Amino acid sequence: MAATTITTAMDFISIHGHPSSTTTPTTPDEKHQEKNWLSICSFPGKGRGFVATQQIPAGTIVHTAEPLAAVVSQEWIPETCAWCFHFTYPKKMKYKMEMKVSTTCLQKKKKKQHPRSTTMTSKDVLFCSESCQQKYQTYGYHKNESELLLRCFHALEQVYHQRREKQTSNDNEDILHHDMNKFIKDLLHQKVDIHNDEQLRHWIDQAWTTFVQHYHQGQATQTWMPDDAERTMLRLVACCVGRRQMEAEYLFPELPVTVSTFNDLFQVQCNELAYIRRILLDVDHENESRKEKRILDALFDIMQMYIFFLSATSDFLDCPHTLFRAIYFREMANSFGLWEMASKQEEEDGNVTDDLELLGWGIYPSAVYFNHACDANIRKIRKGRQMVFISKRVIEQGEEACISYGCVEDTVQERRKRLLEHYHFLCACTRCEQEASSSSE
Ligand SMILES: C[S@@+](CC[C@H](N)C(=O)[O-])C[C@H]1O[C@@H](n2cnc3c(N)ncnc32)[C@H](O)[C@@H]1O
Repeated sequence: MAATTITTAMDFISIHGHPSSTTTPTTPDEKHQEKNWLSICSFPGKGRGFVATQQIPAGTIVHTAEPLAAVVSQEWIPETCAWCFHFTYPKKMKYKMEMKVSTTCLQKKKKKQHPRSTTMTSKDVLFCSESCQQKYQTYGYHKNESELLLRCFHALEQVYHQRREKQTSNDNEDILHHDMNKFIKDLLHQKVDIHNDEQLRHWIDQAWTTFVQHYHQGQATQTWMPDDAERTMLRLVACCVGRRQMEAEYLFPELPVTVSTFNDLFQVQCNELAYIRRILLDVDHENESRKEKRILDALFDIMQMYIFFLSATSDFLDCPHTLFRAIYFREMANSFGLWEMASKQEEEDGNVTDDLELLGWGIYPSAVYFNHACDANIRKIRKGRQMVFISKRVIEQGEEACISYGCVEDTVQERRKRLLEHYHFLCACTRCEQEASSSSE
Protein backbone atom coordinates (compact mmCIF):
# COMPACT_ATOMS: atom_id res chain seq x y z
CA MET A 1 0.00 0.00 0.00
CA ALA A 2 1.33 3.45 -0.79
CA ALA A 3 2.56 5.85 1.80
CA THR A 4 0.47 8.92 1.07
CA THR A 5 -3.19 9.61 0.51
CA ILE A 6 -3.84 11.96 -2.37
CA THR A 7 -6.50 14.59 -2.54
CA THR A 8 -6.47 15.97 -6.04
CA ALA A 9 -8.26 18.91 -7.53
CA MET A 10 -10.19 16.34 -9.49
CA ASP A 11 -11.87 14.87 -6.44
CA PHE A 12 -14.80 17.05 -7.36
CA ILE A 13 -15.59 15.02 -10.43
CA SER A 14 -16.03 11.80 -8.52
CA ILE A 15 -19.46 10.75 -7.58
CA HIS A 16 -18.62 7.45 -6.07
CA GLY A 17 -15.21 7.74 -4.65
CA HIS A 18 -14.84 6.20 -1.24
CA PRO A 19 -11.92 3.88 -0.65
CA SER A 20 -13.61 1.69 1.92
CA SER A 21 -15.92 0.37 -0.78
CA THR A 22 -13.14 -1.09 -2.89
CA THR A 23 -12.71 -4.45 -1.25
CA THR A 24 -12.87 -7.66 -3.27
CA PRO A 25 -16.47 -8.70 -3.91
CA THR A 26 -17.88 -11.57 -1.91
CA THR A 27 -18.92 -14.48 -4.13
CA PRO A 28 -22.68 -14.26 -4.48
CA ASP A 29 -25.05 -17.20 -4.31
CA GLU A 30 -25.66 -18.83 -7.68
CA LYS A 31 -29.36 -18.05 -7.31
CA HIS A 32 -28.51 -14.39 -6.72
CA GLN A 33 -26.77 -13.98 -10.06
CA GLU A 34 -27.62 -10.85 -11.96
CA LYS A 35 -31.05 -10.50 -13.56
CA ASN A 36 -33.18 -7.48 -14.23
CA TRP A 37 -33.32 -6.28 -10.66
CA LEU A 38 -33.50 -2.61 -11.62
CA SER A 39 -35.42 -0.32 -13.92
CA ILE A 40 -35.13 3.42 -14.49
CA CYS A 41 -37.70 5.83 -13.06
CA SER A 42 -38.05 9.55 -12.50
CA PHE A 43 -37.83 10.93 -8.97
CA PRO A 44 -39.04 14.43 -8.07
CA GLY A 45 -36.05 16.69 -7.43
CA LYS A 46 -33.50 14.02 -8.40
CA GLY A 47 -34.06 13.26 -12.09
CA ARG A 48 -33.78 9.65 -13.17
CA GLY A 49 -32.80 6.87 -10.81
CA PHE A 50 -32.80 3.08 -10.40
CA VAL A 51 -35.74 1.36 -8.75
CA ALA A 52 -36.09 -2.30 -7.65
CA THR A 53 -38.33 -4.27 -10.04
CA GLN A 54 -38.91 -6.93 -7.35
CA GLN A 55 -37.80 -7.63 -3.82
CA ILE A 56 -33.97 -7.88 -3.80
CA PRO A 57 -32.32 -10.08 -1.16
CA ALA A 58 -29.35 -8.67 0.76
CA GLY A 59 -25.96 -9.40 -0.87
CA THR A 60 -27.33 -9.58 -4.42
CA ILE A 61 -25.28 -8.34 -7.36
CA VAL A 62 -27.81 -5.99 -8.94
CA HIS A 63 -25.60 -4.57 -11.67
CA THR A 64 -22.15 -4.98 -13.22
CA ALA A 65 -20.82 -2.10 -15.30
CA GLU A 66 -18.04 -1.83 -17.89
CA PRO A 67 -16.35 1.49 -18.55
CA LEU A 68 -16.71 3.49 -21.75
CA ALA A 69 -13.35 4.95 -20.79
CA ALA A 70 -11.03 4.46 -17.83
CA VAL A 71 -7.64 6.04 -17.17
CA VAL A 72 -5.01 5.90 -14.45
CA SER A 73 -4.42 9.11 -12.43
CA GLN A 74 -1.25 10.85 -13.58
CA GLU A 75 0.33 10.39 -10.17
CA TRP A 76 0.04 6.59 -10.08
CA ILE A 77 0.85 5.70 -13.69
CA PRO A 78 4.14 3.92 -12.94
CA GLU A 79 2.55 1.68 -10.30
CA THR A 80 -0.87 0.98 -11.84
CA CYS A 81 -1.96 -1.30 -14.68
CA ALA A 82 -3.90 0.71 -17.28
CA TRP A 83 -6.13 -2.29 -17.99
CA CYS A 84 -6.98 -4.00 -14.70
CA PHE A 85 -5.90 -1.20 -12.29
CA HIS A 86 -3.71 -3.61 -10.34
CA PHE A 87 -1.55 -1.46 -8.05
CA THR A 88 1.92 -2.49 -6.89
CA TYR A 89 3.51 0.37 -4.95
CA PRO A 90 6.50 0.81 -4.88
CA LYS A 91 7.05 -1.64 -7.76
CA LYS A 92 6.68 -0.27 -11.28
CA MET A 93 4.61 -1.73 -14.12
CA LYS A 94 6.78 -3.58 -16.63
CA TYR A 95 4.85 -3.46 -19.89
CA LYS A 96 4.44 -0.37 -22.06
CA MET A 97 1.88 0.54 -24.66
CA GLU A 98 3.93 0.15 -27.80
CA MET A 99 2.93 -0.07 -31.45
CA LYS A 100 4.27 0.22 -34.93
CA VAL A 101 2.54 3.17 -36.56
CA SER A 102 2.91 4.86 -39.90
CA THR A 103 4.57 8.27 -39.62
CA THR A 104 2.52 9.68 -42.50
CA CYS A 105 -0.65 9.04 -40.55
CA LEU A 106 0.80 10.68 -37.48
CA GLN A 107 0.29 14.11 -38.96
CA LYS A 108 -2.49 14.04 -41.48
CA LYS A 109 -1.93 17.68 -42.31
CA LYS A 110 1.65 17.24 -43.45
CA LYS A 111 1.23 16.00 -46.99
CA LYS A 112 3.67 14.35 -49.40
CA GLN A 113 5.58 12.31 -46.89
CA HIS A 114 7.00 8.94 -47.87
CA PRO A 115 5.26 6.27 -45.85
CA ARG A 116 7.50 5.11 -43.05
CA SER A 117 6.72 3.33 -39.88
CA THR A 118 8.03 3.87 -36.42
CA THR A 119 7.54 2.30 -33.02
CA MET A 120 5.57 4.59 -30.80
CA THR A 121 5.13 4.26 -27.04
CA SER A 122 3.20 6.13 -24.41
CA LYS A 123 4.81 6.59 -21.02
CA ASP A 124 1.35 7.26 -19.65
CA VAL A 125 -0.01 3.77 -20.33
CA LEU A 126 1.63 0.83 -18.56
CA PHE A 127 0.51 -2.72 -17.79
CA CYS A 128 1.11 -5.39 -15.18
CA SER A 129 1.25 -8.26 -17.72
CA GLU A 130 1.38 -9.07 -21.39
CA SER A 131 -2.17 -10.30 -21.16
CA CYS A 132 -3.43 -6.90 -19.89
CA GLN A 133 -1.38 -5.16 -22.56
CA GLN A 134 -2.94 -7.40 -25.19
CA LYS A 135 -6.47 -6.80 -23.88
CA TYR A 136 -5.99 -3.03 -23.86
CA GLN A 137 -4.59 -2.96 -27.37
CA THR A 138 -7.34 -5.10 -28.88
CA TYR A 139 -10.31 -3.78 -26.90
CA GLY A 140 -12.50 -1.06 -28.36
CA TYR A 141 -14.80 -0.26 -31.18
CA HIS A 142 -12.26 -1.05 -33.86
CA LYS A 143 -8.73 -2.45 -33.91
CA ASN A 144 -7.41 1.02 -34.79
CA GLU A 145 -8.83 2.55 -31.63
CA SER A 146 -5.88 1.82 -29.38
CA GLU A 147 -3.50 3.18 -32.01
CA LEU A 148 -5.50 6.41 -32.12
CA LEU A 149 -5.41 6.63 -28.33
CA LEU A 150 -1.69 5.97 -28.31
CA ARG A 151 -1.20 8.94 -30.63
CA CYS A 152 -3.37 11.15 -28.45
CA PHE A 153 -1.63 10.21 -25.22
CA HIS A 154 1.77 10.60 -26.85
CA ALA A 155 0.84 14.04 -28.22
CA LEU A 156 -0.58 15.18 -24.87
CA GLU A 157 2.68 14.14 -23.20
CA GLN A 158 4.71 15.99 -25.84
CA VAL A 159 2.80 19.26 -25.63
CA TYR A 160 3.01 19.11 -21.86
CA HIS A 161 6.80 18.71 -21.93
CA GLN A 162 7.25 21.34 -24.66
CA ARG A 163 5.28 23.89 -22.69
CA ARG A 164 7.19 23.07 -19.54
CA GLU A 165 10.47 23.72 -21.31
CA LYS A 166 9.49 26.82 -23.30
CA GLN A 167 7.26 28.92 -21.05
CA THR A 168 6.79 31.56 -23.81
CA SER A 169 4.44 34.45 -23.13
CA ASN A 170 1.85 36.01 -25.37
CA ASP A 171 1.00 39.74 -25.26
CA ASN A 172 -2.29 39.22 -27.07
CA GLU A 173 -3.68 37.54 -24.00
CA ASP A 174 -4.63 41.03 -22.74
CA ILE A 175 -7.03 41.47 -25.65
CA LEU A 176 -8.57 38.14 -24.84
CA HIS A 177 -9.04 39.05 -21.17
CA HIS A 178 -10.55 42.40 -22.12
CA ASP A 179 -13.09 40.86 -24.51
CA MET A 180 -14.03 38.05 -22.17
CA ASN A 181 -14.46 40.54 -19.34
CA LYS A 182 -17.00 42.42 -21.43
CA PHE A 183 -19.03 39.23 -21.59
CA ILE A 184 -18.89 38.66 -17.89
CA LYS A 185 -19.98 42.26 -17.22
CA ASP A 186 -23.01 41.81 -19.49
CA LEU A 187 -23.92 38.70 -17.61
CA LEU A 188 -23.59 40.36 -14.24
CA HIS A 189 -25.58 43.40 -15.28
CA GLN A 190 -28.68 41.25 -15.58
CA LYS A 191 -28.83 41.03 -19.36
CA VAL A 192 -28.83 37.30 -18.72
CA ASP A 193 -31.18 35.68 -16.23
CA ILE A 194 -28.99 32.96 -14.73
CA HIS A 195 -32.05 31.02 -13.58
CA ASN A 196 -33.28 30.71 -17.14
CA ASP A 197 -31.66 27.61 -18.73
CA GLU A 198 -32.07 28.87 -22.30
CA GLN A 199 -30.51 32.25 -21.59
CA LEU A 200 -27.66 30.88 -19.54
CA ARG A 201 -26.89 28.19 -22.14
CA HIS A 202 -26.86 30.82 -24.89
CA TRP A 203 -24.48 32.99 -22.87
CA ILE A 204 -22.11 30.06 -22.20
CA ASP A 205 -22.11 29.14 -25.93
CA GLN A 206 -21.24 32.70 -26.88
CA ALA A 207 -18.47 32.93 -24.30
CA TRP A 208 -16.90 29.76 -25.72
CA THR A 209 -17.28 30.86 -29.34
CA THR A 210 -15.59 34.18 -28.55
CA PHE A 211 -12.77 32.45 -26.73
CA VAL A 212 -12.16 29.93 -29.51
CA GLN A 213 -12.16 32.71 -32.15
CA HIS A 214 -9.42 34.45 -30.18
CA TYR A 215 -7.50 31.21 -30.05
CA HIS A 216 -7.64 30.88 -33.83
CA GLN A 217 -6.37 34.48 -34.10
CA GLY A 218 -3.38 33.49 -31.97
CA GLN A 219 -4.60 35.24 -28.85
CA ALA A 220 -4.93 32.35 -26.47
CA THR A 221 -2.18 31.40 -24.13
CA GLN A 222 0.36 28.78 -25.15
CA THR A 223 1.87 28.71 -21.69
CA TRP A 224 -0.96 27.36 -19.55
CA MET A 225 -0.01 24.05 -17.93
CA PRO A 226 -2.49 21.40 -16.82
CA ASP A 227 -2.00 19.93 -13.36
CA ASP A 228 -1.98 16.16 -12.83
CA ALA A 229 -5.73 15.96 -12.36
CA GLU A 230 -6.35 17.94 -15.55
CA ARG A 231 -3.94 15.78 -17.54
CA THR A 232 -5.80 12.69 -16.34
CA MET A 233 -9.08 14.30 -17.32
CA LEU A 234 -7.77 15.14 -20.79
CA ARG A 235 -6.84 11.49 -21.38
CA LEU A 236 -10.35 10.50 -20.31
CA VAL A 237 -11.83 13.01 -22.77
CA ALA A 238 -9.49 11.69 -25.51
CA CYS A 239 -10.83 8.15 -24.96
CA CYS A 240 -14.39 9.38 -25.51
CA VAL A 241 -13.57 11.48 -28.59
CA GLY A 242 -11.55 8.54 -29.92
CA ARG A 243 -14.51 6.17 -29.50
CA ARG A 244 -16.75 8.64 -31.34
CA GLN A 245 -14.28 8.97 -34.18
CA MET A 246 -13.97 5.20 -34.54
CA GLU A 247 -17.74 4.90 -34.72
CA ALA A 248 -17.85 7.54 -37.45
CA GLU A 249 -15.04 5.93 -39.47
CA TYR A 250 -15.91 2.24 -39.15
CA LEU A 251 -19.50 1.24 -39.57
CA PHE A 252 -20.98 -1.63 -37.58
CA PRO A 253 -17.96 -3.63 -36.47
CA GLU A 254 -18.76 -6.77 -34.49
CA LEU A 255 -18.72 -5.39 -31.00
CA PRO A 256 -18.14 -7.44 -27.89
CA VAL A 257 -21.29 -6.92 -25.80
CA THR A 258 -19.32 -5.11 -23.14
CA VAL A 259 -18.16 -2.24 -25.37
CA SER A 260 -20.17 0.95 -24.85
CA THR A 261 -20.80 3.22 -27.80
CA PHE A 262 -20.20 6.94 -27.74
CA ASN A 263 -23.96 7.53 -27.74
CA ASP A 264 -24.13 5.77 -24.36
CA LEU A 265 -22.31 8.77 -22.95
CA PHE A 266 -25.26 10.96 -23.88
CA GLN A 267 -27.50 9.11 -21.45
CA VAL A 268 -25.39 10.72 -18.78
CA GLN A 269 -26.59 13.99 -17.27
CA CYS A 270 -24.61 17.02 -18.48
CA ASN A 271 -23.53 19.26 -15.59
CA GLU A 272 -22.41 22.36 -17.48
CA LEU A 273 -25.36 24.57 -16.52
CA ALA A 274 -25.36 23.33 -12.92
CA TYR A 275 -21.61 24.00 -12.64
CA ILE A 276 -21.70 27.53 -14.07
CA ARG A 277 -24.85 28.43 -12.17
CA ARG A 278 -23.33 27.30 -8.89
CA ILE A 279 -20.30 29.53 -9.49
CA LEU A 280 -22.53 32.49 -10.32
CA LEU A 281 -24.57 31.96 -7.17
CA ASP A 282 -21.43 31.44 -5.09
CA VAL A 283 -19.96 34.80 -6.08
CA ASP A 284 -23.21 36.67 -5.55
CA HIS A 285 -22.06 38.34 -2.33
CA GLU A 286 -18.66 39.42 -3.73
CA ASN A 287 -17.89 42.92 -5.04
CA GLU A 288 -18.14 43.48 -8.82
CA SER A 289 -14.49 43.14 -9.79
CA ARG A 290 -13.99 40.07 -7.61
CA LYS A 291 -17.11 38.53 -9.11
CA GLU A 292 -15.82 39.12 -12.63
CA LYS A 293 -12.45 37.64 -11.81
CA ARG A 294 -13.86 34.51 -10.22
CA ILE A 295 -16.21 33.81 -13.11
CA LEU A 296 -13.47 34.46 -15.63
CA ASP A 297 -11.07 32.16 -13.78
CA ALA A 298 -13.62 29.36 -13.58
CA LEU A 299 -14.39 29.58 -17.30
CA PHE A 300 -10.78 30.07 -18.34
CA ASP A 301 -9.57 26.95 -16.55
CA ILE A 302 -11.76 24.74 -18.71
CA MET A 303 -11.18 26.78 -21.87
CA GLN A 304 -7.43 26.53 -21.41
CA MET A 305 -7.76 22.79 -20.97
CA TYR A 306 -9.59 22.68 -24.26
CA ILE A 307 -6.92 24.72 -26.06
CA PHE A 308 -4.23 22.48 -24.63
CA PHE A 309 -6.19 19.46 -25.87
CA LEU A 310 -6.55 21.01 -29.34
CA SER A 311 -2.85 21.86 -29.57
CA ALA A 312 -2.00 18.23 -28.91
CA THR A 313 -4.64 16.32 -30.79
CA SER A 314 -6.10 18.45 -33.60
CA ASP A 315 -4.01 16.61 -36.23
CA PHE A 316 -5.86 13.37 -35.66
CA LEU A 317 -8.96 14.12 -33.54
CA ASP A 318 -11.87 16.26 -34.57
CA CYS A 319 -13.09 17.99 -31.41
CA PRO A 320 -15.04 21.27 -31.64
CA HIS A 321 -15.57 23.00 -28.29
CA THR A 322 -19.20 21.86 -28.20
CA LEU A 323 -18.05 18.24 -28.23
CA PHE A 324 -15.33 18.83 -25.65
CA ARG A 325 -17.83 20.46 -23.29
CA ALA A 326 -20.44 17.78 -23.89
CA ILE A 327 -17.90 15.17 -22.75
CA TYR A 328 -16.13 17.16 -20.04
CA PHE A 329 -19.32 18.18 -18.27
CA ARG A 330 -20.65 14.64 -18.38
CA GLU A 331 -17.49 13.29 -16.88
CA MET A 332 -17.66 15.98 -14.21
CA ALA A 333 -19.59 14.63 -11.21
CA ASN A 334 -20.46 11.42 -13.08
CA SER A 335 -17.11 9.62 -13.24
CA PHE A 336 -16.32 6.88 -10.78
CA GLY A 337 -13.13 7.08 -8.75
CA LEU A 338 -11.16 3.84 -9.19
CA TRP A 339 -9.64 3.07 -5.82
CA GLU A 340 -6.87 0.77 -4.75
CA MET A 341 -8.29 -2.51 -3.46
CA ALA A 342 -7.47 -3.96 -0.10
CA SER A 343 -5.48 -7.21 -0.32
CA LYS A 344 -7.18 -10.51 0.59
CA GLN A 345 -4.91 -10.76 3.60
CA GLU A 346 -5.89 -7.30 4.85
CA GLU A 347 -9.53 -8.18 4.42
CA GLU A 348 -9.19 -11.49 6.24
CA ASP A 349 -7.36 -9.77 9.08
CA GLY A 350 -10.03 -7.02 9.18
CA ASN A 351 -7.20 -4.59 8.50
CA VAL A 352 -8.69 -2.57 5.65
CA THR A 353 -7.47 1.00 6.16
CA ASP A 354 -8.88 4.27 4.89
CA ASP A 355 -5.68 5.42 3.21
CA LEU A 356 -6.22 3.52 -0.02
CA GLU A 357 -5.18 5.42 -3.12
CA LEU A 358 -7.33 6.94 -5.84
CA LEU A 359 -5.79 5.19 -8.85
CA GLY A 360 -7.89 6.53 -11.68
CA TRP A 361 -11.21 7.51 -13.13
CA GLY A 362 -13.77 5.73 -15.25
CA ILE A 363 -16.98 6.60 -16.98
CA TYR A 364 -19.60 3.85 -16.69
CA PRO A 365 -22.70 4.86 -18.69
CA SER A 366 -24.86 1.94 -17.57
CA ALA A 367 -24.32 2.77 -13.89
CA VAL A 368 -24.99 6.48 -13.86
CA TYR A 369 -28.58 6.06 -12.73
CA PHE A 370 -27.57 5.31 -9.16
CA ASN A 371 -28.60 8.43 -7.27
CA HIS A 372 -27.01 9.26 -3.96
CA ALA A 373 -28.55 8.58 -0.55
CA CYS A 374 -27.05 9.31 2.84
CA ASP A 375 -28.27 5.85 3.95
CA ALA A 376 -27.50 3.98 0.73
CA ASN A 377 -28.92 0.48 0.19
CA ILE A 378 -26.32 -0.44 -2.48
CA ARG A 379 -22.54 -0.60 -2.19
CA LYS A 380 -20.19 -0.56 -5.11
CA ILE A 381 -16.98 -2.46 -5.41
CA ARG A 382 -14.36 -2.52 -8.12
CA LYS A 383 -13.41 -5.80 -9.75
CA GLY A 384 -10.56 -5.03 -12.13
CA ARG A 385 -12.07 -2.58 -14.61
CA GLN A 386 -15.63 -3.49 -13.73
CA MET A 387 -17.85 -1.85 -11.15
CA VAL A 388 -20.09 -4.26 -9.28
CA PHE A 389 -23.14 -3.07 -7.34
CA ILE A 390 -24.42 -5.17 -4.43
CA SER A 391 -27.45 -4.72 -2.19
CA LYS A 392 -26.51 -3.98 1.44
CA ARG A 393 -29.89 -5.13 2.78
CA VAL A 394 -33.24 -6.38 1.50
CA ILE A 395 -34.65 -3.80 -0.94
CA GLU A 396 -38.39 -3.82 -1.47
CA GLN A 397 -40.04 -3.78 -4.89
CA GLY A 398 -40.49 -0.13 -5.99
CA GLU A 399 -37.82 1.16 -3.58
CA GLU A 400 -35.11 3.39 -5.03
CA ALA A 401 -31.65 1.78 -5.27
CA CYS A 402 -29.01 4.30 -4.20
CA ILE A 403 -25.29 4.37 -3.55
CA SER A 404 -23.33 6.81 -1.47
CA TYR A 405 -21.25 9.47 -3.24
CA GLY A 406 -18.93 9.87 -0.28
CA CYS A 407 -18.79 10.35 3.48
CA VAL A 408 -22.21 10.43 5.20
CA GLU A 409 -21.10 10.84 8.81
CA ASP A 410 -21.68 14.61 9.16
CA THR A 411 -24.76 16.63 10.00
CA VAL A 412 -27.39 17.19 7.32
CA GLN A 413 -26.15 20.76 6.77
CA GLU A 414 -22.55 19.63 6.27
CA ARG A 415 -23.52 16.72 4.03
CA ARG A 416 -25.69 18.95 1.84
CA LYS A 417 -23.00 21.64 1.65
CA ARG A 418 -20.38 19.12 0.54
CA LEU A 419 -22.64 17.52 -2.08
CA LEU A 420 -23.55 20.94 -3.43
CA GLU A 421 -19.91 22.00 -3.64
CA HIS A 422 -18.60 18.81 -5.20
CA TYR A 423 -21.56 17.49 -7.17
CA HIS A 424 -23.71 20.61 -7.68
CA PHE A 425 -26.99 19.30 -6.22
CA LEU A 426 -28.98 19.77 -3.03
CA CYS A 427 -29.42 16.31 -1.53
CA ALA A 428 -33.08 15.28 -1.47
CA CYS A 429 -32.59 11.80 0.00
CA THR A 430 -35.06 10.60 2.64
CA ARG A 431 -32.53 10.93 5.46
CA CYS A 432 -31.66 14.53 4.55
CA GLU A 433 -35.30 15.52 4.12
CA GLN A 434 -36.22 14.04 7.50
CA GLU A 435 -33.22 15.49 9.34
CA ALA A 436 -33.63 18.90 7.71
CA SER A 437 -37.32 19.11 8.64
CA SER A 438 -36.74 17.99 12.23
CA SER A 439 -33.85 20.47 12.68
CA SER A 440 -36.01 23.33 11.40
CA GLU A 441 -38.90 22.49 13.79
C1 LIG B 1 -24.97 10.20 -11.51
S1 LIG B 1 -26.30 11.21 -11.75
C2 LIG B 1 -27.63 10.18 -11.26
C3 LIG B 1 -28.66 10.12 -12.36
C4 LIG B 1 -29.40 11.41 -12.57
N1 LIG B 1 -30.45 11.56 -11.60
C5 LIG B 1 -29.95 11.48 -13.98
O1 LIG B 1 -31.14 11.78 -14.17
O2 LIG B 1 -29.20 11.26 -14.92
C6 LIG B 1 -26.11 12.34 -10.42
C7 LIG B 1 -27.12 13.46 -10.45
O3 LIG B 1 -28.40 12.99 -9.99
C8 LIG B 1 -29.00 13.94 -9.14
N2 LIG B 1 -29.03 13.35 -7.78
C9 LIG B 1 -28.44 12.22 -7.37
N3 LIG B 1 -28.69 11.96 -6.09
C10 LIG B 1 -29.47 12.97 -5.65
C11 LIG B 1 -30.05 13.29 -4.38
N4 LIG B 1 -29.89 12.53 -3.31
N5 LIG B 1 -30.79 14.42 -4.30
C12 LIG B 1 -30.98 15.24 -5.38
N6 LIG B 1 -30.44 14.99 -6.60
C13 LIG B 1 -29.70 13.87 -6.73
C14 LIG B 1 -28.10 15.17 -9.17
O4 LIG B 1 -28.56 16.03 -10.19
C15 LIG B 1 -26.76 14.60 -9.52
O5 LIG B 1 -25.92 15.54 -10.16
